[in-house]
Amino acid sequence: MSHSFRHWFGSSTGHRLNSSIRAAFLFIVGALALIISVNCVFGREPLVLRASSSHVRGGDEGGNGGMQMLQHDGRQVESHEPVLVSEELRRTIKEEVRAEILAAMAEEEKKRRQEAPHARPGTLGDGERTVSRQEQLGQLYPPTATLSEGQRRRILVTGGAGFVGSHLVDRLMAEGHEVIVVDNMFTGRKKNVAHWIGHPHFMLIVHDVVEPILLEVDQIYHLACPASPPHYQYNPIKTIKTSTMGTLNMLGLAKRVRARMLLTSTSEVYGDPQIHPQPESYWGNVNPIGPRACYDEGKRVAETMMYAYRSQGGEGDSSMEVRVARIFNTFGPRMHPNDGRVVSNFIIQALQGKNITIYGKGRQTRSFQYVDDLVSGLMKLMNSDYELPVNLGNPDEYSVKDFALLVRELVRNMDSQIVHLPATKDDPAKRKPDITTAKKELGWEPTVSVRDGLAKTIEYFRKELEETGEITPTGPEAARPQPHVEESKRS
Ligand SMILES: O=C(O)[C@H]1O[C@H](OP(=O)(O)OP(=O)(O)OC[C@H]2O[C@@H](n3ccc(=O)[nH]c3=O)[C@H](O)[C@@H]2O)[C@H](O)[C@@H](O)[C@@H]1O
Repeated sequence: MSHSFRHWFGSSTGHRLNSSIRAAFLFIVGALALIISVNCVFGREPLVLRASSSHVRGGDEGGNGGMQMLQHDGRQVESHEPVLVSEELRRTIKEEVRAEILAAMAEEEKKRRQEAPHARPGTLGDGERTVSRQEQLGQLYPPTATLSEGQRRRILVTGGAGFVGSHLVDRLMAEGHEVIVVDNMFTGRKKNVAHWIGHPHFMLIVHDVVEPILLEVDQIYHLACPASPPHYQYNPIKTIKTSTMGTLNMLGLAKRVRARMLLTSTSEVYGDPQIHPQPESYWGNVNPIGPRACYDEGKRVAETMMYAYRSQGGEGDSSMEVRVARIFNTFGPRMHPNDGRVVSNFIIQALQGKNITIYGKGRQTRSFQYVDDLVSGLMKLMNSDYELPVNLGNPDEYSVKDFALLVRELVRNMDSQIVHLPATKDDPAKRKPDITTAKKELGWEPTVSVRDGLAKTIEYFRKELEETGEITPTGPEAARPQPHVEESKRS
């Protein structure tokens, strides 16, 4: 005991006075201790982890309003209240992640030391500099931006190994987000996303959206569905299931994790339109029992489900955030060589000097947009506040006959003859988007001309042909997309 302490509490002089002072002092110390501990436990601003964090998610698939959360130890817990996670727990989680990263780095350095025991850290035995993990990633993968934890999102792209999906994945990855691709590989191709495989921000899951899947994500771009007429008519029941059950499954997931969900709908919801160009307010003219109905009606009901979930899915600020893009004819590199749509067919035919096959008289019109423009539109729509359907297309309209002549001119192969085959049933006579809404609400409009886009697409197909030899374009009859000649040789 120190002298001063004894002076106040241990001396015998003035004992009664000292004991009163001691009692008062102890009371004050006790009260102070109580106030401090209460403040420590309750006084601090608690941290509420919401959907933007990958640790805690709200909502559920069945719609009972409960919450499913992933605990720190990885177990799922049920609660009806938001979880308050203390600063301490958050720090512990971060520390553990950091410790794991440091352990992995130490392990890597240990291996390097074993291989070159006298090397200085960051060098090889012969003095040559080793490359950091970041530099290695830069060499192995296309460049990606670095986002802060708060800015980086975990984004699911269904159909992400397909033509449009893979371009979207490239842009999201380049922006620095984490991307999960879910694809059943019916029309998707691994080679479309092969350049990301192994990247720490990228994951490919081979899965059919007709079956539910549980993931933790912040945004969902729901593209999964065969889009070319011969492909979606190949197995119409499966196309209907993909549009309906697939979309329901994704909506259930979006609701459970409170993710914003974007559906890629189609200009085919307008059917064979009686209004030209088509604004979003037009209700369409679809034959509900025709050969295109599996896709057209499938997408129409998918849109219906999006808005039913939005209005019924939650209450107050927990209502679902949905976005719907109505995509008009899109083309570009990575179209499947057996896609069967007009752009790929005409280019492949012209490149090989084969007949260019027009279905019907060729007076029907389409308006073509380059895939990069579409991807910009999709991302703008996802990140906008606009909730109603938006047309995304290039109003540059061509008759199919004029389009065939343009492709032949750009390919510069006059050996190709233009031939006419019977028209396909319910083929829309004209199609052109009214993009007033996209311009006004998203500040979006196409920037790539059809000619420039075609030049890039022709180069892509030229290379595909060099790699694979002959390609026989898919005809109007429904046919399963064939694997690449090269791919089938390899497997
Ligand atoms: O992009 C759209 O808005 C939608 O329309 C397309 O359907 P469609 O316009 O019929 O697409 P294509 O198969 O490329 O046909 C376009 C036109 O070219 C004709 N065509 C197609 C292929 C061919 O070899 N020859 C030919 O004349 C078709 O009969 C049709 O009139 C696709 O079904 C969808 O992917 C998409 O949602």
